Amino acid sequence: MSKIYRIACIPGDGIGKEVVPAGQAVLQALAATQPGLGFKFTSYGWGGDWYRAHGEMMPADGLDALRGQDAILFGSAGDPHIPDHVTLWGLRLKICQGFDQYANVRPTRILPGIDAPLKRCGPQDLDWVIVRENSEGEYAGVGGRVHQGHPLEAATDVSMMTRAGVERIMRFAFKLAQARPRKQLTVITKSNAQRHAMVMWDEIALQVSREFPDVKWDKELVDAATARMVNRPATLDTIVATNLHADILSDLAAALAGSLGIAPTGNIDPERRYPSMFEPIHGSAFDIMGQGLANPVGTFWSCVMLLEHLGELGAAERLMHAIEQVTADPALHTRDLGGRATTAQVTQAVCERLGAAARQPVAA
Ligand SMILES: NC(=O)c1ccc[n+]([C@@H]2O[C@H](COP(=O)([O-])OP(=O)(O)OC[C@H]3O[C@@H](n4cnc5c(N)ncnc54)[C@H](O)[C@@H]3O)[C@@H](O)[C@H]2O)c1
Ligand SMILES: O=C(O)C[C@@H](O)C(=O)O
Ligand SMILES: [K+]
Ligand SMILES: [Mn+2]
Repeated sequence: MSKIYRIACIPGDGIGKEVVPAGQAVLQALAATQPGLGFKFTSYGWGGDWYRAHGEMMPADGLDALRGQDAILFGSAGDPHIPDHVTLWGLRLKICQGFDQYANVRPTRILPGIDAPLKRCGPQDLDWVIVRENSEGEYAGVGGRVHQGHPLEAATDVSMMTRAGVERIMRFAFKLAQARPRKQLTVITKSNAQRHAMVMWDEIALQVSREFPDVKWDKELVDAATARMVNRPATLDTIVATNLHADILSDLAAALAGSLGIAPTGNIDPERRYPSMFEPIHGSAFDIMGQGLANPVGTFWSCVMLLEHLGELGAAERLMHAIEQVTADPALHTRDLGGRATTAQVTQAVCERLGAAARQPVAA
């Protein structure tokens, strides 16, 4: 039976405009070489350019256009000429929060051929999944600013956590840990300094842990967790953390695995009420945008997560295998990995490993 998945593509800004078309090209190559699998892409030109033309990052009813799609492939929100909080809240967070994609899943591994910076850490020592709470906490959006420019100016960003929000992300993380071979979860906290919400976070972790007696779990303060990631990476497996803590830890994780350009993410609605959104963890990369230098691997790996979410496990495996064959060849490394390959060359190589020629031109 032939299945055509409807995928909304939102390249956004900066290198998002380079890596999302690359992601579409490899998905198209997968479909071309796998009978019964197809994609119908719809692209949305939302982001900084849209903001310049319309005064908003995406249309007010933009979520309605996405609602009926099977998944979303996202690039980045962030434009050098628009404040970062405007771009982020106007696009990425509008979608993540609007569709209650409360579980942000960020796997990290050292892929074949990648020269990771830790000298005592081999690929077998670093295989993590960071689960980022993606709907509240430090990103609740609660706060305000008064008396702007005056000496008594005041501003707050209030981190807000709810029992329902913490319970659901803990349950998701324990379940994910349970499904992985080591059945091991580390709960990141900061309940020494943050004595209200993070204490509740810890208590809920303990409560939820009782539903998963086969999962070994421990707790680590976020500052100590950074040192543990560097010094004892093999002691970690699945990790759950608040929105901001996990944001920071996941960039560190990506760097320890070789580059920010490789790391994928899924913004998941586990209840499947809304489409989930897949994107590389990196941003617009102002310093390299428009030059064809962006590493598309983070987007390709995000496409693997997208396929897994759709239940296309065979296609996901084929794509991951093709990605790993390409990273294994240093001649196909982009500049962030110390190589000289372009976005287009890496994309072409992945399409070829899938047994197809790249079907659509990708910016050189
Ligand atoms: N999900 C998102 O939409 C998202 C994520 C992160 C940052 N941002 C936004 O992007 C803008 C820039 O943020 P930043 O500089 O802090 O982070 P960034 O991830 O854009 O870039 C950080 C560094 O990593 C490099 N890098 C990132 N991705 C790469 C890739 N695929 N290939 C090669 N090199 C890569 C960049 O060149 C840069 O030196 C800001 O507006 C920020 O708010 C958006
Ligand atoms: O924190 C964010 O939401 C933006 C970006 O840093 C990300 O990781 O997606
Ligand atoms: K991104
Ligand atoms: Mn981030």
